[in-house]
Amino acid sequence: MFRSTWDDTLDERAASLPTGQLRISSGSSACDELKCVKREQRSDGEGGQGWLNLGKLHVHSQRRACQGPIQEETLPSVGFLRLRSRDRDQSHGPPDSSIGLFREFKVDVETSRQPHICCSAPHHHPHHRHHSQRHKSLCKMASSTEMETVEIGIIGMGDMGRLYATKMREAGWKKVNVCDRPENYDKLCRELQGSGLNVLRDGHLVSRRSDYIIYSVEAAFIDKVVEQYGSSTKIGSIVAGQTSVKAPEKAAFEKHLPQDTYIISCHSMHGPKIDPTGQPLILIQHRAPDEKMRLVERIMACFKSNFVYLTYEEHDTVTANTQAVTHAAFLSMGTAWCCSNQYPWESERYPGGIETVKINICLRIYSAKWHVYAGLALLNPAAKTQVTQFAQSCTDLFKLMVAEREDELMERVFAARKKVFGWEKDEESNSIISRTGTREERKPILMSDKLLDRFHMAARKATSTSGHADATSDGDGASVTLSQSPPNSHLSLLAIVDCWSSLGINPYDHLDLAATPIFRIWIGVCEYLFRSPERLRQACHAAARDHSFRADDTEFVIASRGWAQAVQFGNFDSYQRRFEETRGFFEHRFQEAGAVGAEMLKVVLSN
Ligand SMILES: NC(=O)C1=CN([C@@H]2O[C@H](COP(=O)(O)OP(=O)(O)OC[C@H]3O[C@@H](n4cnc5c(N)ncnc54)[C@H](OP(=O)(O)O)[C@@H]3O)[C@@H](O)[C@H]2O)C=CC1
Ligand SMILES: O=C(O)C(=O)Cc1ccc(O)cc1
Repeated sequence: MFRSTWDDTLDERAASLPTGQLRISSGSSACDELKCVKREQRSDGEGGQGWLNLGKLHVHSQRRACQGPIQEETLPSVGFLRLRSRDRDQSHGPPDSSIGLFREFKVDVETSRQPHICCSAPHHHPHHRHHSQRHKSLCKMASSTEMETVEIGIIGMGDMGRLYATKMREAGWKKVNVCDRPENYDKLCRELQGSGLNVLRDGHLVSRRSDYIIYSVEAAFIDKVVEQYGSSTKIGSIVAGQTSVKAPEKAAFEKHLPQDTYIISCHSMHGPKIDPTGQPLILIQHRAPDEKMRLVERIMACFKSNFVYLTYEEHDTVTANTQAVTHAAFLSMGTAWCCSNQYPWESERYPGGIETVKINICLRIYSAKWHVYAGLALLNPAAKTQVTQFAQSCTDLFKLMVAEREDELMERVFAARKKVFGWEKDEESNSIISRTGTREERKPILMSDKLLDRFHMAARKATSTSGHADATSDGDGASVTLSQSPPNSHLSLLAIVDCWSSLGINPYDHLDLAATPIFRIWIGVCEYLFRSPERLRQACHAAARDHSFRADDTEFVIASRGWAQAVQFGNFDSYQRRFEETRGFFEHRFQEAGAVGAEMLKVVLSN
């Protein structure tokens, strides 16, 4: 395998694929085919250099990534790869003498298996050993002089800003300058007294002295805040944003930051209460040379997260799926339960592990800050398409259900199963379709009957204030099997897989790149339901024939369309109102749900 080192002038990049293939993400050019060649000495006696044809790469439309059957052994260990794009738009690079464009990539051979991903520090998870090794060769540790002299700035001391500032200071970065809005200055000074953080009154004071500045403010305010403080940015410093959606951040940085500053953005794919170790941390080298990128990596190494290298545009495409559409599904569940005035864990219709997972994630989302979800959905252009398709999938499947067109429902659901997971009709296996389009063995993400039952029993225990003793428990909480749970239509799960299928999304691709813990669980549950043909058939049968779910499914479809509209219309006030109305309904249960949810996440993350 090999990794690429980037030429500063290019925004394409090459990285390794598990099967020894080459993958190029094409950030700007609308190419549909790339030719891959290797530079070698010509044997014409003149000592010149020639190009050996290695094969063609075809564009993968979803993420404008290219891949093809390039054999590892034919790649140079160190040298240049030249890619010829059959790009009709010649404006993206130097025109070639023939039809396409040439781009050069420097490569060196390595033994890693994961594209785009690099772990920022050694840790003990066996799957990450390769990354740790790679990290050592790629990313040197910061020296003590560097940690004493480089100044880090954080603008916005909310949940994420505090997490970052605290971790960085604890890791030994001596100069961490922080601020919130000026009116919060005195309070912030009191709260952070003795923390070792240098609290300043505003973003001007942070910007003028810091070498790496991270804006950690609400996505909706990013333009205003960067407009306010951008002109004070220290010459030669690097600027980042923690915002969950990057289109507005990119526009704000390009508009307001002086040209003599660099842009390398970031996004930690987890909430402020999750340990960043092993979680994806997206880095976006937008306007900066490699040397600046290495500095950012040395600073960010303290989180022990997995670095994932994306462009601004790739970020928004991936997170529309891992976050916006995932949240839409859970927000819809919450609204549906609220509208039918029921706490699902109190209903006899909802026993079982899958339900426990759904309820807990739903409550987790409603207990967080609305502006985070609103920002990443309303301001991400790709989110509109995906959330709209999710609502459409809900509606389409629901229409088949109410008409009791069981065969058609089954056909559509199994077609989606085949497209997303690659499983034939009666096949039950652990393989899935990998990024390369080939089938790959993969350990189920999390869900075994036993594990789901554990969640369920833990939840019953935590919520059994009304004396629901669990007749089925054998004491260790693992005795109920899912086969004893009555079938459920699981419309939300059928719809998300239908949505992925309709949009040509491979969720595993996004899982590897930038999964949040919630997204990981979500795929895990879908995978669990869809893996077993029998379980899936039962769900389709219940959906079409069992009328006891109709009322709830009706509420769910209406809710999903409502949330899709909220995203389509892009109005923050109506989003906030929808969110807070449902939140009010669940608020008094957040504490108990928190305990179960934390337990659940622990199991999932350690898996
Ligand atoms: N929470 C999460 O799970 C994650 C969030 N993110 C992203 O990180 C960013 C921050 O989120 P989070 O920390 O959760 O949100 P918070 O609301 O907790 O933090 C935002 C902070 O920025 C402050 N702020 C607003 N305007 C200014 C200004 N002009 N100068 C200085 N500070 C200002 C806010 O102050 P005030 O409240 O007074 O307005 C607030 O303290 C968001 O863009 C979010 O999308 C990314 C990953 C995870
Ligand atoms: O896991 C999720 O989707 C969360 O809800 C936490 C979260 C929220 C915003 C982010 O930008 C990243 C993570």
